Amino acid sequence: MTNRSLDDLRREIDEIDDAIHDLIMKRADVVQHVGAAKKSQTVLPIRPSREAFMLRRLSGRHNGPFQLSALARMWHEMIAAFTMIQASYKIAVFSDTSHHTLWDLARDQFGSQVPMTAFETRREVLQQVMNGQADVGVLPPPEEDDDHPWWTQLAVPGAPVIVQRMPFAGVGNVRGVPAEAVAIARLEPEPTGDDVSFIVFATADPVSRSTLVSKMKEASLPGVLLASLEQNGEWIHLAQVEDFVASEDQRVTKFVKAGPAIAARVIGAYAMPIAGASKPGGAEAGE
Ligand SMILES: O=C(O)C(=O)C[C@]1(C(=O)O)C=C[C@@H](O)C=C1
Repeated sequence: MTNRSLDDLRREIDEIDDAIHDLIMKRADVVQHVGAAKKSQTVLPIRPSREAFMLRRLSGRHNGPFQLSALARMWHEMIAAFTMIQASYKIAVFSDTSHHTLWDLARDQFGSQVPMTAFETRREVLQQVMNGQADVGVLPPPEEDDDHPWWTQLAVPGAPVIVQRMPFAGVGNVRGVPAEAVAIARLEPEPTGDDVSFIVFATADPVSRSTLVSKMKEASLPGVLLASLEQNGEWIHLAQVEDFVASEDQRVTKFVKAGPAIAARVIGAYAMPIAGASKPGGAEAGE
């Protein structure tokens, strides 16, 4: 136990706050240069892979009693505010009566200051991003035997792709049942060393799950088949691959060449969240 007075301790806290505040203002200055350095690239300044690297790195060096998930939330709020220095952008969130959690997840990820609108259908969120009215859409992740296969809409050239999974570092006091979400945007995902990717592909006829999974494996695309459905006389399948798969990945070409897939499109990838970040003391990644 310390024998320093409360006044003395509070003085030290004020000094620490000044140092943190100075660094935030200094960081804002650096981010303005980052924005300028990126000008030739896409307009949307969000870089989910860079954020994943940053949070994994901080998680790795974190120790002491301060909760890692609280630290991560502070960083998300900060990064969002720094992102807004570079360009303005809008978020569309799917949030019907049983999906309030997604609003909270989106706010935790993209910060409290970015313009964010809730939509009661997945279709509206998709349309917002497709039409450029929103830059990022937040939707429930594709699921096994999905009743709402919104992901089929991403299988066309020029469509947005899945770029992020949330929560990335611990859940929090979200409303409703803890849930997860994905973000879609017109961004090119980048590998982070621990990623999951999604591929939509078509076959002319129904094909068993096990056949398709082994065909994927033969093309070095290890993963699972999440859903298959009939659409316009073809079968459309959604595969989740436990690896980073780029949009022009040769393995996908090889997979289609081998059949029975007749066409395939990578519809995005995200960095795997940090496991156990909500536990006191930090994440498994940092232990
Ligand atoms: O590194 C970048 O590209 C940045 O724009 C900087 C920054 C940050 O504040 O650290 C902001 C937004 C990106 O999503 C990632 C990181």
